[in-house]
Amino acid sequence: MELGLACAPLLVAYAVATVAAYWVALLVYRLVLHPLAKFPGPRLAAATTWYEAYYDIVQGGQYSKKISELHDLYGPVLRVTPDEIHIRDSRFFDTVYPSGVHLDKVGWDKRFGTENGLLMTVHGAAHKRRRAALAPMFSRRSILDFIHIIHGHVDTFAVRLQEFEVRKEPMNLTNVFPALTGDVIMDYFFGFNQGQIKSPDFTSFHAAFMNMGSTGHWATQFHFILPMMDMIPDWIVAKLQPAAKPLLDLRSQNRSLVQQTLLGTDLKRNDAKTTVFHELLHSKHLVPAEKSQSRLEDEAMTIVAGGVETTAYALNVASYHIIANPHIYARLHADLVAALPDGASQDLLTLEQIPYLRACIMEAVRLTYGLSARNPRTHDKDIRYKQWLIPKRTCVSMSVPDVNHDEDIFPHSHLFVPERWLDGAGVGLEKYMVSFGRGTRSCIGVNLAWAELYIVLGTMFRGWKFELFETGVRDVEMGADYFIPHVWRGSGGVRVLVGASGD
Ligand code: HEM
Repeated sequence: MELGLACAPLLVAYAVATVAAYWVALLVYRLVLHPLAKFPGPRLAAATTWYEAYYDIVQGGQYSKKISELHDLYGPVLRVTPDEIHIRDSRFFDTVYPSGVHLDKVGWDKRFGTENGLLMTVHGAAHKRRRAALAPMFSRRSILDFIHIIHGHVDTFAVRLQEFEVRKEPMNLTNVFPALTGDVIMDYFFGFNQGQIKSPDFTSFHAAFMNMGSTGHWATQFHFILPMMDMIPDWIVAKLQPAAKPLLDLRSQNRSLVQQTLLGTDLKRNDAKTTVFHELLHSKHLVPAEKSQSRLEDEAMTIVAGGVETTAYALNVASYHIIANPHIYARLHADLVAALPDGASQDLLTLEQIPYLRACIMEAVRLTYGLSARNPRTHDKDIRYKQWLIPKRTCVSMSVPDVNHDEDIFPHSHLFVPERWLDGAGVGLEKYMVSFGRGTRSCIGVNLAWAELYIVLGTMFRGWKFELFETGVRDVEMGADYFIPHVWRGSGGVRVLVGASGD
């Protein structure tokens, strides 16, 4: 016993020395012997992921901004973490995200606790199967079959616009749009909706998804966090971390809906032809393990998340800029009146023929980015970029905002200029529209997103006139990167007073 106590300091010293030796060896490896050792970038970023953690956790979603500054200093190729190379060169986008090749994507699987959802799937082969199972439901044909349900929700939105017009109270579009897109995607995925657009204060998944972003930065650094949260009862986590409550509620609701369906309860209440969930369950592309409760929970969460915030934010950005610029509103409204003289039907095919509306949507989607995060891919072959040979199996990433603010391609890139997409001006520009991603892992929801954008914006700016209420451009500009863009922390949202358009 006495001998044991006497040995204790020695054992502690031994343990400390072992850990120190490990760290020193790791540092030497990363800085000197690592295959990426010769790539430019701060030595601290090459040495440890704590560099990234400092900007994303301590500074709050600021590593993307820091990376832009580092590119200004070091050039277009940068080692941003010990194992990742980031490239800023719009012309290289299609090389990193090629068509026809099913690449691995490493890193996002640890972020949100949905590692088996399509967006986060690591292995290219598994992604290919999962995508094949979902693809038919996201074709243009399938979206057109579902369009009457989108119209139904937009009609309810129009009733709410009338209500706010009469009440003369500001409407908070930042709350309205996630409620609207939330109802649409719930109807599409599960076959019913929760009437979010009808609820008095537009209760939605918005707070949950906003919270998911910051959890994601923590989970990227500390992989044990999400599995640990899963082991603790939700009510304890909610007590310790009240901000996580909306996310926990959404997760448990999602779990229960998937469980009910697997147990044979038919959740479908709408008159859609089918649901995404039904098609997944019957897909021949998926092996039985991919139809398990937990895999389907991951997929449901991924699709619902993908369907809510991205499109809602694009609607927000479009609305702000159209309202803030009377000449844009005037031209758009005039074109909508000409195309839809009676104002009643917002037929998608007619709306799609209005060039100025399309140009406004392109510009909004450009300023929205889709995802603000670095988007990783792992190639099976070496990639050559200028004088650099990036070894195969390296994690290589690029970022959509870098392309969308490339001043050589989009001059005055922070301004909302629909004209840049019109007539001759737009020729050649579309190949740089990367907000929906590129290649085999690009956005599967693009047809749904476009349909929603056309119908919602067509309805709003054909029938109404708006005035901004205590809202500025900061309320629609990225202040931080939490996987998706977040505006500045103090924003009260895009608030508008609603008036009739008069024709
Ligand atoms: C303006 C609207 C939208 C934008 C800008 C957008 C953007 C993106 C981007 C950039 C990606 C690619 C990620 C990558 O390359 O790894 C993506 C993927 C995805 N998006 Fe969207 N999205 C939008 C709307 C939607 C909608 C409405 C849905 C509805 C389901 C959706 C579901 C998804 C899914 C499931 C993926 C994963 C695809 C895959 O990994 O194969 N998105 N989105």
